[in-house]
Amino acid sequence: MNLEEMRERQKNIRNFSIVAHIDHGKSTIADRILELTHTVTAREMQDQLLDSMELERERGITIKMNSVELHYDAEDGETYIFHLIDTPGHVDFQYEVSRALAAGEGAVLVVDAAQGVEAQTLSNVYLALDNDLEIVPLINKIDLPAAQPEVVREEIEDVIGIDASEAVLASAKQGIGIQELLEQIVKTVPAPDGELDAPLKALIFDSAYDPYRGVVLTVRVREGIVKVGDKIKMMHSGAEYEVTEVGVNSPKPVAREFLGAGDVGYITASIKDIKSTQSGDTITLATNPASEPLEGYRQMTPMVYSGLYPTDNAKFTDLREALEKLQLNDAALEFEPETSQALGFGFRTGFLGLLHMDVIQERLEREFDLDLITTAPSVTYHVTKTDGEQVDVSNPAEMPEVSAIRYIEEPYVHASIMVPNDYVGTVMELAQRKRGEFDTMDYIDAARVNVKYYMPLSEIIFDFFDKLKSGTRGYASLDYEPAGYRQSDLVTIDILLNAQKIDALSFIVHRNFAAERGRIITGKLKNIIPRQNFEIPVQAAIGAKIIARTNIKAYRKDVTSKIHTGDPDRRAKLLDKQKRGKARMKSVGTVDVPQEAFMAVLKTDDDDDFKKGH
Ligand SMILES: Nc1nc2c(ncn2[C@@H]2O[C@H](COP(=O)(O)OP(=O)(O)OP(=O)(O)O)[C@@H](O)[C@H]2O)c(=O)[nH]1
Repeated sequence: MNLEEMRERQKNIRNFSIVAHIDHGKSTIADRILELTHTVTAREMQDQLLDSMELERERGITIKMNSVELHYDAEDGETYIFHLIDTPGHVDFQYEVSRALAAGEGAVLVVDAAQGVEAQTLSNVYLALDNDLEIVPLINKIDLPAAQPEVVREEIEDVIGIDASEAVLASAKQGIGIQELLEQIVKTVPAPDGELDAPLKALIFDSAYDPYRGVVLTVRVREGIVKVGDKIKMMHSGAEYEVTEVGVNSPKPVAREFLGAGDVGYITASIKDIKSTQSGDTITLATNPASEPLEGYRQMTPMVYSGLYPTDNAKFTDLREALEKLQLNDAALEFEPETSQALGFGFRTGFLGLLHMDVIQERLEREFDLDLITTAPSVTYHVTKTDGEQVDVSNPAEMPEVSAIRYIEEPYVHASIMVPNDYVGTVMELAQRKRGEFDTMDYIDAARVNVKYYMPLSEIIFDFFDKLKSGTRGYASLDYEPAGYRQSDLVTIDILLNAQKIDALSFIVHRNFAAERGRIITGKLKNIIPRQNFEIPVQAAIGAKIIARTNIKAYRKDVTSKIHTGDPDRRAKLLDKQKRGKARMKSVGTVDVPQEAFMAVLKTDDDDDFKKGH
């Protein structure tokens, strides 16, 4: 293809993302677009096609962004090249959304016709507007009996402030409105600009490690052209490589002759050193380099930290390698080595939230075959000591002695909760119970309000979201952003098993909740930790002061002996359960502590099950 032909081709490129609040139907819309453009045959078609991770399919959520190239024969007789970038909806993965958005010129905003504008609808739109994207609104699920497309159209205009008069009315489920959406994308989303004959500038917006091809870089080419054999240079790290393949996902990788300004695709260059290729770096040509790199990404600061330890200490190096590989694919993941008296060598790992933590832990176990013990998550506290020194503490076991602390500050967030009027009372009561400070309340429409609170981040991440969901029968949506640090009266609670302090079980709470939490946790540990052939005292303490205590009675008989032998099924199940539990057990001194025990602090009510809530 000569330069003129490439310029003509560029005019027909459309790069866009699909954004929405969780479950409003992004992935289903992406599936329908793939079908309509014959990107996949009916035989290959399966639901949530772009959610390639096993974990994503199982949970029905999108974790990673995915990009795919498709070709659309429009009503104007031209064929357009679409690069569709699917993005996650959960607040923990907002970072992925912002990077995906930065790679395109437009965003399809999906709003559920029955649910209306929700908390992440707003935050996603703001991200899109920040990136100067053209927004194509789409009201989905019009097939639902509860659908109110006209009300939602007004809501989009009133709450978000964008023109929704042309909003596509769609049912991704029934395939309605998809063609109209594609036409609107052609007309509304501008073609990418960027000189094809300028020195190469391609932004790495994602990468993944492939054992055969090395690091696969996902890029958005801003200027110039890149092709096989080119000598490329990472402008930030300085590393140089020879390109072995360029191509696009369609949705399987398809090699291409070149990637030019405006294209979204992948580059491989037999890169084995994963540290030299960071997301946000700019790729240029070694022979004809660009003078300035593109603006990279803002470094994300993790919101929560937890300790990750291999159950088998010999797997420490494997865990490090696995974390390094995952980090390639997940720029928000942070880790550094730490040691625990109870658990040995591991890593203090930073996450964007509990779902992120859960996902990373599961990926480490599935994709890298590791058995892990994870300690309860903690936020980062700013501690000012009596000698004036300031330290950041994200591991409760490292909190200085009480006598050495002048004051502790904890991170706060500004939380926005959208909820039907009927539940405002419940929400306010809950927020107050979680130390929230009321800010404002605005009406979204006649039936719903947006309530805003300042709240400690630790309360939000622990169980606020689940309580909010269950208290409002799933109707409330929540979004939050950091709002600085505030001084709080916090204490560290240590847990002692058999009179021995278990550092990995320490946690930090507000003083007012200390006695109650101490009592609940010891009670939970009593149930979680298996009996041994001696009695184990379980104690909670603040410094030297014991605030709660209970005992795990000595173990006498085989647990199964209690079960009627006439029920072999149950007996087998119980033994199986015991076996599985053992795999994730850690001997701490004289006591075997199962994984569950380290998370007991998260669940302050017996009926809570935070994993289900997401
Ligand atoms: N009735 C109806 N259901 C739909 C429609 N579109 C999607 N759904 C359903 O809504 C649920 C959520 O759809 P997804 O496409 O997974 O939503 P998502 O926004 O991609 O969710 P995340 O990827 O987790 O952020 C699924 O159960 C879909 O089957 C529609 O037009 N009508």
